[in-house]
Amino acid sequence: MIKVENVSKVYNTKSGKVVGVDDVSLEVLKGDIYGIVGYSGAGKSSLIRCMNILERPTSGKIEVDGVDLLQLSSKKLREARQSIGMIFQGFYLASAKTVFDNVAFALKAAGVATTQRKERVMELLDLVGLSDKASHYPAQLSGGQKQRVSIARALANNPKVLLCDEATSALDPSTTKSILKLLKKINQEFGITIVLITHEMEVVKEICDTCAVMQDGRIIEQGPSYDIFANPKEELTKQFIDTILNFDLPAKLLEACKGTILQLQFRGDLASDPVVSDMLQKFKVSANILHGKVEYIKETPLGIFIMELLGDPQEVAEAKLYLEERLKQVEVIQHAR
Ligand SMILES: Nc1ncnc2c1ncn2[C@@H]1O[C@H](COP(=O)(O)OP(=O)(O)OP(=O)(O)O)[C@@H](O)[C@H]1O
Repeated sequence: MIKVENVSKVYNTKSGKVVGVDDVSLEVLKGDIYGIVGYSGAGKSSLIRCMNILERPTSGKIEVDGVDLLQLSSKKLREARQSIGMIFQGFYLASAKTVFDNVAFALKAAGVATTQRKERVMELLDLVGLSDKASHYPAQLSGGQKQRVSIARALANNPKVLLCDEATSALDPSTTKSILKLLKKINQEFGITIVLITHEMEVVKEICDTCAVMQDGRIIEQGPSYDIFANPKEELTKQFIDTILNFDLPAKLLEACKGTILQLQFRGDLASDPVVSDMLQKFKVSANILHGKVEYIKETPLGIFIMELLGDPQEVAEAKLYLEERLKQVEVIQHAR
């Protein structure tokens, strides 16, 4: 649906050239929710703004739904943009207009007749759960409600793609969840492809099918979100994953443990497999669970457990081998002492 090919964005500033995006290529498939994560200054905003030519790339190619956006005249680009909705961290609602008029404005700009506008606005407000706020002004709404209005406005002209520029960064965790739920619903019900940028791995965990990690203007790692969580390759990706799957054990606890400490990863269906109890029945070892949790990456479980194995060294070694065969991902955190 979206193809970004060798895109760079260089800003000319008083103090010289600043590279925002550095030779990025990626493909967002139709119907995907694609998350781009990175710290501040990584180039996420520059990249997402290049996707609808809000920012004109210095070089490279942007294709949306088969159309090469950089080859279009201004008029054709304006038309093409109607199929690319966008929402922002700061909402950008017109403060002097009611909720109804904020949404209606997008339809008016697209030449939709007044009679059809009313019906469509009410349909959109119903979709985002704000039918009762049509005559309110933005100042009378909470942050989450304002973002719902901007989502309704972005969807007004039935876009195929929705770009979300840090759409939940200004919201508290529970409002963030409700907005993510709404985005998921929009993706599932209307098949709208969503690209979002964020600095929160929690957002990726909740809704993204695919994820890319950005640093210094480049994509350093990308793939299905589940694989990125289960098997991050780059140091920065690991740091982001740690914000969700952090397993630092207290030093005192590690000192007190005499056995072999293992970290076990249970993926997908294995999360409910009785691997540990099978192991305990097969080998003369005992196990202390020191830490553990199951996270759901979108809907797929990813379990991580830290366990101390105690017993005869030979039995412990065999038990570890058995776990490795069943689980594939077993890491020794501390050897027996
Ligand atoms: N309009 C601009 N003029 C000059 N430099 C810019 C401009 N916009 C972005 N930059 C620079 O490009 C780089 C990437 O910025 P960008 O805003 O894209 O990153 P980001 O990952 O979105 O960060 P943040 O989350 O803080 O917005 C930074 O060094 C930034 O200073």
